[in-house]
Amino acid sequence: KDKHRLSDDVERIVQEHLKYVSEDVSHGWDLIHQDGEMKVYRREVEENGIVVDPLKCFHTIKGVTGHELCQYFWEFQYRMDWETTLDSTKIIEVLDPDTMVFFQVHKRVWPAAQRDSCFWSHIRCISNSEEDQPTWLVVNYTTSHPLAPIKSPQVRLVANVALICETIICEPPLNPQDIKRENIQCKLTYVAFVNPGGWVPSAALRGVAKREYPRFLKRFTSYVIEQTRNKPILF
Ligand SMILES: O=S(=O)(CCO)c1ccc(-c2ccc(C3CCCC3)c([C@H]3C[C@H]3c3ccccn3)c2)cc1
Repeated sequence: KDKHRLSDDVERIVQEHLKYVSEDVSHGWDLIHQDGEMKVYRREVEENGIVVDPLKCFHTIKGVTGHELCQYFWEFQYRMDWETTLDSTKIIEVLDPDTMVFFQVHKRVWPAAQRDSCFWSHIRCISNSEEDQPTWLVVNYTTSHPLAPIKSPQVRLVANVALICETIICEPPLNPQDIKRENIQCKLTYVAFVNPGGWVPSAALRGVAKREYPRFLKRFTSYVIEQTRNKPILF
């Protein structure tokens, strides 16, 4: 794999997420939303009076693979089909076939000032030998970039987000070619560390997060189920 200027950062953050994903949420996390298989947890954390609550979501989605979920999350061309909280998104640099930098303007959330964000975004397949299916992940991590100048009144968000997906084959048929969508499901873990980049009233931000994260995850997963329904399975 040819290295690029962010290769070491990408490697470090991916390894951090792989370590963190299995950490349990029984201590210090509040279950803020449950909808069927979807469980959304949050820890209340403030840094210099700014709410930076970590968010962790676990979900099991029937009929799609982790590769499909990560592909639709990472691929740029689908972004505005499922992301309803963005005014715009654009790729500003491609670092390698699995890593790009994008710039986004988020819809203004009253009473906060409008936010924009600049992330490197990396997709990766981690094939753990003993398991039958690999783990797929996408990490979105804030980076600065000359083509994403900070322009007031917009406030630059700081975020570290990961979508980590395991694929499970239920009652695998003898011949893997015969696997149907009803035989597969995906265990998804979504973690988001978002610092709003400037002061937002705590109660307002916590209210928006509590409403928007579950909505965003439900909309995204429903979108992927719909898009993949009649397509060949992408393992
Ligand atoms: O998964 S991603 O990488 C998808 C890339 O498009 C992602 C998702 C969400 C955010 C984000 C951005 C801004 C806010 C706040 C900060 C002050 C005002 C808005 C929030 C908090 C409020 C929570 C929230 C959750 C979901 C959607 C929107 N709002 C979240 C960033 C990246």
